[in-house]
Amino acid sequence: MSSVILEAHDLTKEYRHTIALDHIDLKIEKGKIYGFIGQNGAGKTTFLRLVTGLAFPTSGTLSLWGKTVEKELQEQRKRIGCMIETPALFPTMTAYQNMEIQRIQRGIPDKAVIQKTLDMVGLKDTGKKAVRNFSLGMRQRLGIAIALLNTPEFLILDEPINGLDPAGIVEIRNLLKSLNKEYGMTILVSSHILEELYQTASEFVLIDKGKIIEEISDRELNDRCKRHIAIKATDPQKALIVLEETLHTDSFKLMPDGMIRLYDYLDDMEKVAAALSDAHILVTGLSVAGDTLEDYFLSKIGGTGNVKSPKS
Ligand SMILES: Nc1ncnc2c1ncn2[C@@H]1O[C@H](COP(=O)(O)OP(=O)(O)OP(=O)(O)O)[C@@H](O)[C@H]1O
Repeated sequence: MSSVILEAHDLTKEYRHTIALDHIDLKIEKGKIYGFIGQNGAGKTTFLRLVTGLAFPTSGTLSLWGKTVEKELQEQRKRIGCMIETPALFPTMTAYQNMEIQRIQRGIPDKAVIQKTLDMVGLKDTGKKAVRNFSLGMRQRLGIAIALLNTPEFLILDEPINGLDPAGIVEIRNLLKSLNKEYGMTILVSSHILEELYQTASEFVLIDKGKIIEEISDRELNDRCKRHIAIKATDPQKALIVLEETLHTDSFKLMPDGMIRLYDYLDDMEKVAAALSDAHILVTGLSVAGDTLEDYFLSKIGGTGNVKSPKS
């Protein structure tokens, strides 16, 4: 069976004066956490609204678990849980009471699902505490619990980290990771800050002005952003031997374009230069490279400011 649960092809959404989504192609695979990253107005919410059936595309196709016809899509959407707008919570009620209202509204017969879901998001011990006394992080977790009421296979969250303090950010990150790991849930989560989802998502989709500008795995992203010495040498293979045998390091990588990334000796580039030169290797480039996540993101979306172009 295919592991693709969502596929968008040429998906476009136009409003009267705006092209909110401009011919989007995207595949979401089962069991992964996707970070959907774009600045305000990039088109993230529009995409999530199309997926969840809150809006309809102008053109293009969307398929969920292989179904593309609107009527069948509607049926598949029952397998999705989502938090797109800030959830309407009753502040004087407890977490349980808020969940109970949602359960009844959505016609979910099994009452036990409330306790189970509150447990999943770490809110089972909030007892009689009214929601108005919850931290923002707790409220967001309650919103996620509501999205989980139908025990979805695919969870969609729009900016759940927005406005949270560092502790709240950690809470949500850990929650997403555990939902993914323990329940095998596929998650699509949007943010306007790449760093917020760093170490949480395994795939990043960067969107700008309605277009997907890059899909990158966490590994590739780490690689691009990890600080290293970029070495350009006429004989890279020989240079690698020098790194191993003279500088006693194995913390390097030979890139497909022949560049070497050395993750060691960042504070002692001269020693690297000297070792290579002693071995009669002609070095034509030696520099420290690696972007911060934010620099990387801005370089991709063509932002200005303190932006370095990714080296190598
Ligand atoms: N209902 C609407 N009518 C007209 N234009 C809209 C509508 N919804 C969104 N837009 C426009 O579409 C573009 C994409 O908006 P969208 O809300 O999808 O962006 P976003 O990436 O989610 O940003 P934000 O984080 O600010 O919500 C924006 O230019 C927005 O003004």
